[in-house]
Amino acid sequence: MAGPGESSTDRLLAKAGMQRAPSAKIELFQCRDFLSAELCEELIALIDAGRRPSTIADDNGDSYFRTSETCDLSASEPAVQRLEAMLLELNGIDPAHGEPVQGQRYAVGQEFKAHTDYFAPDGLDFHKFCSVAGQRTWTFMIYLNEVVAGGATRFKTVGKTFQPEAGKLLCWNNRRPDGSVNPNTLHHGMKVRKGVKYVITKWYREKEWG
Ligand SMILES: O=C(O)CCC(=O)C(=O)O
Ligand SMILES: [Fe+2]
Repeated sequence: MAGPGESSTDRLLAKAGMQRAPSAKIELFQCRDFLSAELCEELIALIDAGRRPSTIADDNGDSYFRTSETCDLSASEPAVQRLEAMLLELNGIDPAHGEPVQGQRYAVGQEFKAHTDYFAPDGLDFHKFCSVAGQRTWTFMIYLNEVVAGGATRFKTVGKTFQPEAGKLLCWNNRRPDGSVNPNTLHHGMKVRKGVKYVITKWYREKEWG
């Protein structure tokens, strides 16, 4: 039985087309064609209209660490509501535990270097980001387009690299079964070499969001 803010392997594998990466070190899944081409296009248009420079927690002084742009997507947009409904049906996580949906856009040369989505429990920013809603639990990420070259997402500790494909979903548990954070979730949004890359990111928390 999944705890608050969590999905489960059994539930995710009940979805047609869902595949688990063959590693005991991480609960990591992919599902092709999760979103229709039409919904991907609508979300790309919203990201283009609202993008701003991305930020990071626990800034390490590397101004090239995350060079993409981010867009906070409004929950009142019909396309965002359709996406949220699909995520709820898929993962069963109480929407109150979800952060607002974000879009990310990477132009040629932009990347998000190797990082984890959980907040470092001993990091300077832990209290700032986790005091209300708690730690991040699961990540759901969806590629909205095919990139001409580059832009893969690499999980180097578990030896898995995913190529962007319009509508393809990745999801993973940022924690281990005992609730501790899982460093094997380290992942790198690699540099786009040609074209532009758009993704959706949806993070969930242990407790209710704000
Ligand atoms: O763009 C990617 O491939 C990864 C994005 C990511 O890891 C993030 O936004 O946290
Ligand atoms: Fe990430």
